[in-house]
Amino acid sequence: SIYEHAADLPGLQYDFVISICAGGTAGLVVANRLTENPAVNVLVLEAGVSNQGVLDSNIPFFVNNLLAPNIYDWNYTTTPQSALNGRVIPYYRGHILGGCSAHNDMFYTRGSMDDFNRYAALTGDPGWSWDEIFPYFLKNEKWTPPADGHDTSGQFNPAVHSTYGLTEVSLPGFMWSLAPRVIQATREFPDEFPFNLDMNSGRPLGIGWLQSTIGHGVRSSSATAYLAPEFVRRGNLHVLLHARVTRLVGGRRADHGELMFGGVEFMRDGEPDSEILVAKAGKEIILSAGTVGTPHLLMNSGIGDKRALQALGIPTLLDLPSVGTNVSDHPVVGLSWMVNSTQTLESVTQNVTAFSEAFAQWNRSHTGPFVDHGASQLGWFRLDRNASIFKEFRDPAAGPDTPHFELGFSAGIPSIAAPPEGMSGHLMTIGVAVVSPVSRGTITLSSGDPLDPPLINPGYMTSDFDLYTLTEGLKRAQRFLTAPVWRDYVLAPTVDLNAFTPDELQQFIRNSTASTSHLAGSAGMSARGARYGVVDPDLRVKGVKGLRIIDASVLPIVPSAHTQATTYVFAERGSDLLKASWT
Ligand SMILES: Cc1cc2nc3c(=O)[nH]c(=O)nc-3n(C[C@H](O)[C@H](O)[C@H](O)COP(=O)(O)OP(=O)(O)OC[C@H]3O[C@@H](n4cnc5c(N)ncnc54)[C@H](O)[C@@H]3O)c2cc1C
Repeated sequence: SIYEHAADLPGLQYDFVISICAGGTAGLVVANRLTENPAVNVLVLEAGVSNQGVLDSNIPFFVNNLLAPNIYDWNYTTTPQSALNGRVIPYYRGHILGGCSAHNDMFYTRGSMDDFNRYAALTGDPGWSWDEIFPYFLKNEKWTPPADGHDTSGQFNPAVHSTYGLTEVSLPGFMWSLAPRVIQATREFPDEFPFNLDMNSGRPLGIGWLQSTIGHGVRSSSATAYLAPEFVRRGNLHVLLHARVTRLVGGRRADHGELMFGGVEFMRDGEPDSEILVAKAGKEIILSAGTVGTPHLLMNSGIGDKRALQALGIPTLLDLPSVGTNVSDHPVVGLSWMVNSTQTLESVTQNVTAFSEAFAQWNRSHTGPFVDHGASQLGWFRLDRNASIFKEFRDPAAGPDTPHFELGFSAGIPSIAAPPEGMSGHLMTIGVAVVSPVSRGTITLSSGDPLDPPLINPGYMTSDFDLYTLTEGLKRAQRFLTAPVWRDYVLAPTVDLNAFTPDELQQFIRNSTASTSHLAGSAGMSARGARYGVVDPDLRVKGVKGLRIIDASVLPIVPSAHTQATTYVFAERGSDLLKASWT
């Protein structure tokens, strides 16, 4: 059941409880899988609001509505980013059941085989390798026909997908004028921009059709999939909304001197004077509060770098200096061009009548322009082998099949964002992202008050490698548009990079870099016995008994992909590890 008020819960003392905070992408996977066993009671404490009936979450085209300061987001910003000329930028995090999966861009990308084989090598656990993880992709995914029912042969490889999982995944369900041209350009420049039938095979390099967590024109999130009505009905699964967990409590030493906690303290979200309650966990506590929320909770509970905690007056229960360190993310810059077509997103976003018609069509049949948000293909590329940057830096990519940067193609200014000032007409956009970054950042506390937001410092572009890679990515995007197919289509860029000196181009990048919101690694997994890291390969917090972390914070390095698919498979395997411990 899903509860809005703590007073309605059957109780806070569970005999056989696995308490999970919180109800995000990973948390709901774990809650679902554990409650397959009716003897296990699970309590999910989620700070955010319900996803039920939230049109901005359900309708793919409305994705950007969720990102303005509002109740569906934690409304965080980064610290001033030193390598972005001191800019403070928004740092989005879902504050809604389903977490980021209920408010992200829905791109479904698994990353490279190398990414997972590197996780296995770093942790000494072959269970995290591509071959061992692959069945979990299939367990998570429910391949679904696109909303327009078009023939998808030649657009994906069915051999690497499954139809029996829970998260719906589909190809674009509405064709804008851009999409066939991107594919045509891969035919015209097959060596530089090869077509890849399926970027989710473990070998992502090249350009292929985008797959998204959308089913029948509607977003598929961990809330819609893993908390579908047949699961909510389970008597052993309790989800409490508006429940802000502030810290782990009841810390004591177990038999072998390990730290143990009895439960978690929580209060009503947004009501700092509300009653503080404690949910007790008989077996294990699982933290799934995400890359920002999880280290925040650990540090507020006295688990973190001793000196930093002391400075804020938080008693240290466990000196674990890696908490909140070594975080990595993908910086992105979007470039737009005016195009000679009326078949772009602007035909809907800039025309009230067309917008109303599209809305009516979606309501009627879940078809039409609102079934996607305009992105059609993604491309994944490596720097040239002889690139000068490799004289200074070792290749940070996980292996030879792993990209350094990504190009994402959108049929306009994505979703309902306004076009650049003074600009009218029709556009296309290529997002250029660094996907094997060298820069690292931190999550730290701003104070000893658990209700204060943490300091989020992704450290964007603090490595010259990332600046170099983004610059090369922008050049590659421009080069792509010299293919013959674009001759009558692309009119002019909204920003002419060719008019810039190298210094001006660098400034342009520093002034326009945004976040992909793919932050990972703030509670990184490392080998048993390693002197760094926060969790062991079984996702147990090192030095603590009965406490695991299952969310994107445990990824030791951000994968070379949008991060939800990786989060889902970590949660699926994490659930199996938990089950194995308790049966
Ligand atoms: C705007 C945006 C766009 C993105 N686009 C994509 C994309 O297109 N494709 C892709 O693959 N990835 C994308 N991502 C990234 C991806 O969604 C995340 O990496 C992934 O979903 C993280 O899952 P998680 O379980 O670690 O955390 P989350 O899904 O964030 O779950 C954490 C949950 O914990 C709750 N919580 C936090 N603190 C507390 C607390 N103290 N008490 C109670 N509850 C708490 C939060 O409300 C949230 O529900 C995007 C992310 C964002 C924000």
